[in-house]
Amino acid sequence: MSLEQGLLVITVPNRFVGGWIEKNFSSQILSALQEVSIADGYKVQVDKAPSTIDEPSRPAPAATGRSSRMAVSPVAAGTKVNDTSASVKRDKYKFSLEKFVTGKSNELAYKASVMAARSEDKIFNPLFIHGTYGTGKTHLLQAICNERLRLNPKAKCVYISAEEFTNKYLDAVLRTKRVDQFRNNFRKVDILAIDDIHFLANKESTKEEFLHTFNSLDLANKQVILASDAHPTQINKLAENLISRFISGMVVRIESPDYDTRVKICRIKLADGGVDITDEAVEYLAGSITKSVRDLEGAVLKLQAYSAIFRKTIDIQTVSHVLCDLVHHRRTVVNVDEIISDSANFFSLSANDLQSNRKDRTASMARSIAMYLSRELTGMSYPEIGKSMGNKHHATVLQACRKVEAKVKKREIFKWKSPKGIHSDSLSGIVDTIRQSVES
Ligand SMILES: Nc1ncnc2c1ncn2[C@@H]1O[C@H](COP(=O)(O)OP(=O)(O)OP(=O)(O)O)[C@@H](O)[C@H]1O
Repeated sequence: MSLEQGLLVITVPNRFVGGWIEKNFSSQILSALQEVSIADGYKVQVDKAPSTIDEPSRPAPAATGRSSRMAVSPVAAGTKVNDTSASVKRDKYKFSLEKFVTGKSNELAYKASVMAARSEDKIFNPLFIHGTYGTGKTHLLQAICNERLRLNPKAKCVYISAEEFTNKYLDAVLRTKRVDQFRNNFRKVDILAIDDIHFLANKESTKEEFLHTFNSLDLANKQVILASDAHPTQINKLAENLISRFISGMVVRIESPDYDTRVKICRIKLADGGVDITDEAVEYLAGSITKSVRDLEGAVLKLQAYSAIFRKTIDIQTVSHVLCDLVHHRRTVVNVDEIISDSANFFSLSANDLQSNRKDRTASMARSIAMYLSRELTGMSYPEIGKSMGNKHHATVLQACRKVEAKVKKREIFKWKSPKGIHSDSLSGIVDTIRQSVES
C-alpha cells in the first residue's frame, strides 16, 4: 500500500484479487482510512503488480516480510494442510522451527518438538501438545514435519487435521471402498501429525481406525504427534484406551505466552514486517494483548498496515489508537472472589490465607497482587477491595497496589516456597499468569 496526496494505492498480485477488493471492500477501506486519519476525501485505487502472473493458485515465493504477507499463498496461516503424496519437498508446510519464538510458556513443547523432528526413531509416542487457541500447536506440528524433511528429503511426513482424517476415512469406507489405500497412506509414514485430535472424541469408528493406525506406526518405530485444546484426560468422550495410549507418551502443555515471550514475539514480528516502533510501544503492546500469539499477530498486522500508510514511528499513543478494539477488549464481568481464589491458588494458598492477617512474605505478596488485580480488572474502589479482602483498611489496599505496580515495572524477581518446592519468577510474569487465569 502507499498513500500519497489523498490517493491510497493497493497493489495486488492479480486482477481477480483486485476486482474482488474493489467490489467488496472499497467502502470499508475508505471508512477505515477515515477512522485513522484526520484528513478527508481519500480515493482508493487497486493496481495489479507488474511482475505477478494472473493465476490465483500459483504458490507465493518464499520471501520474508511484507511482500510475502500480501501474496496469495495456497497454504494460508493456520490452514490445516493435507497431502499424503510421496513427492514431499522441503518447507512443504507454512511454519518452521526457526520461526518459533521460545520462552517459559512453550520451551518444553519446543524442545520436545525438536527431538521428535530430529530423531529418526520415535523417542516418545505420541508427542501430545495441548494448550489454548493460537498458542502455536499447529505451528509446531507443521514445523516438525518441515524439519524432518529438511534433514531427510525422502522422509514421509503427513500433517492433517483430525476432521480431514475422519472425512478421508469415511470416504474410503463409504464411497470409494479404498480402505487399503487409506491405510497405506497413513500407516506407511515416518511422521504422522494430527491436529485438533479432540475432534475424534465422539467418532466411534474413526477413533478405532486411528487406534490401529497409531499401534501400527508405534510398532514400526515411527513418530506420532498430536495436538489438542485439552489434556487427553480432559477430552470428553475420548475412549479409555485412547486416553491411556496418549498419556503413555509425552504430554506437554503450551501456556499462553508470558510477558517476556510476548515482548520477544512482538519485536521479531514487527521487525519482520518492517515496522518502526519505540521500545515502550512494544512493551505496551505486549502488556495489553495477553492471551494468544494469534491475537498478537493480528495486532502486529494492523500496526504494519498503519506504518505502511503513514510511514511514521509508532509510539504508545498510536498503538492505543490503532488497536483500541483489541487493547481494551476484556471480559466484562470479573469477580473479586475469582481474583482472590486464583491468586491464592497460584501460591498454593487458600482464599482464607489472603483474607486473614497472615503476615509471611508469600501470603502478603499474594494478597497484594489480588488487591492490585481487583483494582485493575473490577474497577472497585480501595475501600470496597479492602472489605472483600477481610476488612483491610483502604490505605493498605492503596499501598499494596502501588507496591505491586512498582515491582512489575522494575521486573523484580519474587522467590517463594510452597509444598511443591521453591519457585522464582518476575513479578510481571506472576501478575500476568494470574490475570490470564482470572480472565479465561
Ligand atoms: N511461539 C511462537 N513464535 C512465533 N509464532 C507463533 C508462536 N506461537 C504461535 N505463533 C503464531 O501464531 C499463529 C497461531 O498459531 P497456531 O495456529 O499454531 O495456534 P494453535 O495453537 O494451533 O491454535 P488453534 O488451537 O486455534 O488451532 C500462527 O501464525 C503461528 O505462527
